[in-house]
Order: sequence, then structure tokens, then C-alpha cells
Amino acid sequence: MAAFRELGLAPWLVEQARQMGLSRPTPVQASCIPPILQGRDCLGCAKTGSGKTAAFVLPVLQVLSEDPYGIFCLVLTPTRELAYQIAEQFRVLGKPLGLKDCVVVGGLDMVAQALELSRKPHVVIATPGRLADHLRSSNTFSLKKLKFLVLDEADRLLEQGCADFTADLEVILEAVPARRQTLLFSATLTDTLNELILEAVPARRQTLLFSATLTDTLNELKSLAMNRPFFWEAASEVRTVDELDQRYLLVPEAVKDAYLVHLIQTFQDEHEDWSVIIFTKTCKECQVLNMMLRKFSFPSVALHSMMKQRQRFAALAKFKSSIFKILIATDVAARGLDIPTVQVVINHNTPGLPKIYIHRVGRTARAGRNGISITMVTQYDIHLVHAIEEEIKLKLQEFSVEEKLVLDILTHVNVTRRECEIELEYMDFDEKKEINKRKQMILEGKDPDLEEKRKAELAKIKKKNNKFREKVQQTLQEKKQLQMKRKLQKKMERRNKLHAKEEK
Ligand SMILES: Nc1ncnc2c1ncn2[C@@H]1O[C@H](COP(=O)(O)OP(=O)(O)OP(=O)(O)O)[C@@H](O)[C@H]1O
Repeated sequence: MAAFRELGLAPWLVEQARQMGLSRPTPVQASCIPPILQGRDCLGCAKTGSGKTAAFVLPVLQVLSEDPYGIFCLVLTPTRELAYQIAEQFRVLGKPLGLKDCVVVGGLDMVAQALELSRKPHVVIATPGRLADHLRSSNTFSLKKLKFLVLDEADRLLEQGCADFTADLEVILEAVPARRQTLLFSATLTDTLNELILEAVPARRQTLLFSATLTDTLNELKSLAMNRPFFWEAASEVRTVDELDQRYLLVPEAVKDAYLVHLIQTFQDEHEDWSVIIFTKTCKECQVLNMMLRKFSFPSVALHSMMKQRQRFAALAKFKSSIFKILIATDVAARGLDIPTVQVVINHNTPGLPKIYIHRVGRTARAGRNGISITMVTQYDIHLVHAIEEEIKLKLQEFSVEEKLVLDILTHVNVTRRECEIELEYMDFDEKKEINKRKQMILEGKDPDLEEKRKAELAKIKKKNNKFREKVQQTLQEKKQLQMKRKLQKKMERRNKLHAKEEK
């Protein structure tokens, strides 16, 4: 593999990379840095932990050093923690440049951010929601001279789900120049390729594309490609890294937590220095499990979207510094987070989408290190495991535990969990959730009461429509039956007449 300097990077940047421990480029870096330096767009999909961040940070810094101005580069990313992590890479690698960066994410003071933006930082790293808010409400900064637009975890930014960024992205794309250089990075781009291509192509008619697997769609898109877009994918069928030992653990739903406590105890006893991430389905589950594990004296912290931003950062900092070795998180931590000490990922629930699975387990076994993932599978989730296996092109192996040891702690764990649930009820967790929802609506410029009314009215109309539809269906059915009856009657009458004639 070529060295960094052979990719066209300046000696100062190569030295910065070396100081950061990046002595030889990873495949995604070796393949993508030269075309980015040539000014081509890039759409890239490479496995988790394969160094995609440096694949765009290094060339952006190189071009920036040749003509530094602000705002030169905008990086969009779906989560706040990830934004800070990317900013850190820019800061460390861009230190000799005196790089000015600005992180613009929700949950923090908007005025301070607006002030920072007005000082023309070279690089802005943002979550779409907050940046769009700034664009809507102030004119103290401009993105019109932007040279690079980077979408990290691009598929997540473009997919429509619970956190839908579409409207915010529209605002942002309108504020940036049309002919900017666009870089899109993710470990799972293939599902949203069509939208991604639409985003990347018209912008500059130059696209660089990275993907974990070169699918049929991608091949077609290659032939459709317009202005020499550069596509790159890792030459591997399997979509997860080889260093990851992927296991499943079949558990009845009712005893799941006893298995979890047993697993953690085992890892703690056998590997004192290991850090573990446990992924849960909901914020509430995350909170309950954290309370429960703490009652068992495990050093755990929680990370979910219902926590205040400062608490989120504090929790992550404690986990990163290994003061707390267990992080319980929702999917807010599933993408991008790079914490080298994480040896184990436990999926407390089987992810409903293979893509989410890939990102969650990708929090371990990064940059060539080993790691293990254990996915808890209940009787209701077996089909989800099949879907995951089909997508990653690998069979998960069973993880065996000594059931007797689990049985020994079962009652204790279940009682403790119940206690935590009751405590949480006292803390009005659900009520807080409702308040947060209303707050979010207000931030989006909606009136929560009006929204509620509108929802109720819509439900009413829907009910009415359904009733009407049912009635129409019923009438049609009755008419059909009547027609058939008549036809049958006529047929009988004809047959009777015929018989009568024959008898005569
Ligand atoms: N050339 C390199 N040599 C050694 N380590 C590297 C190199 N490039 C990146 N790394 C390290 O690899 C780790 C993972 O990199 P990065 O976070 O960029 O992965 P990623 O591909 O973006 O993963 P994800 O899809 O999970 O976001 C980081 O700790 C980074 O410092």
C-alpha cells in the first residue's frame, strides 16, 4: 500500500498523521484521498472503523492550507457526539494551520454558536437541525463560498425515519453553493444510493462513492455516472470486519436481564480492562438498565436523547476515559463513535434493521483490533437474526452461558429491575418524555395544543372515512351478491323451462 506522501499529501500533513498514529493509509484512505485532491466528488462506503474520517479530513486540510478562508468546509453528521469527535480530528490534524473550527449542535447555547459562526471558522461541523435553525434565524454568516460539503453517515442523514433531517437538509443545501465538492461517507450507503446519487451528482457533477459492498444497483449507477464520479468499495463480501467475533444468545424475554447481569459479571471477572457498550431499544429501557446495573455496583453510565446535552457529554467522557467501563445507550451512540477500549458490544434487543446492527457492532473491533458482539435474541426475534445474517453475509455463532448461574441470580435481578422501574415512575420519566416532545414542537415552530387538536381531528376524519369505506364495500358486496343471485335464478329458470319442454 502507498504511503501517505505518495497520495499527494503535503509533508506537514503526513507528519501530523504520523503523530496521530496514522503511519500507513487504510484502503479507504489510499483509494479516496487522491481523487478528492483532484477535485472530484466522492461517495464512499467502507466498513466501520476503517478510517473514513481521516479519508476526508486529510484532503480537506490539504486544500484548505493552499487557500485558507472561512467558511471553507461544512461537515454534517447525524449526532452531536459524533460532531465533536470529527471536530477533534480536524483540530489535531490541522493544528499547524491554526485551524479554526466550530461545532454547531442542538442542546447547547445558540447565541454562543452564532457568535462563533460569525467569526468565519474554516470548518463547521454540525447536526442538520441546529445548523438549519441558525440559517433560518440569522444572517451573520454565509456558506456561499463553501468548497467542501461532507455528509458523514450520509445514509442516516438522508433516510426518513424518526429523526427526519429532510427539511433541515433542504434549508442547508439552499444555503451552500451548487458547485461545491461533495463527500459522502458511511459504512452502509447501499440502501439509500438513489437519493445519495441525486444529492451528489447535480452538486458538482463529480462524485466519489464509497461502499461496503458493491451491489447491483451500484454497478448500474456506475454506468449512469456523469462527470467522472469516483466509486470505491472494499473488496469483501462480508459487511462486518473479520476481527469481530459475532455471537447471538437465545434468551426467553422474561429472563433477559438476568442473562445481561451474568454476562457483564463474567466479562468483568475475566477481563478487568475491557469496556462494554450495551445497546437498548428505548430511552426508558436504557435508563432502567443503568439504574439496575448500578444497584449491582457495576460502573455504568447511560447515554440517550432524553438526557440533557451536558449530561450526555459528561457520560461519554467518563466512559471514554475508562472511569466507567459500561455504557448503556440507545442508537444515538450506534454510529461513528470511536472508542478504542470497547471490546464488547451487547445488543440488549435484536436490532430491527440489519443496517443498525452493522453500526452498533461496529463500535468494537475498530482499526484492526479484535472485539466481540453478543446479540440477545428472544423467541420473537429469530426472523430478525436471519435478516441480519443475510445482509452481512455471515452466520452468527451461538454464545453459551452456564444457565445454572443465571438461574441463581434470576429472582434478585428481577426484583431489582422492578424496584428501578418503580423509582423511574416516581421520577415521572414518561411525563418528561411528553414535555420534551412538546418542547421539540415549540422549537419547530408548532403549537403542541394545536397539533394535538389537529391529530385528534385527523383521527376523527380517518375513522369517518374508514366507516364510509366499509359502508361502500358492504353495499358493493351486497350488490354483487344480489347480481349473482339473480343470475343464478335466471339460470335455474332457463333450465326449468328446458326440462319442461323436454318432458312435453
Ligand atoms: N491510517 C490509519 N492507521 C491507523 N489507524 C487509523 C488510520 N486511519 C484511521 N485510524 C484510526 O481508526 C479508527 C477508526 O477510524 P474512523 O473513526 O475514521 O472510522 P470510520 O470508518 O469512520 O468508522 P464508522 O463507520 O464507525 O464511523 C480511529 O481511531 C482512527 O484514529
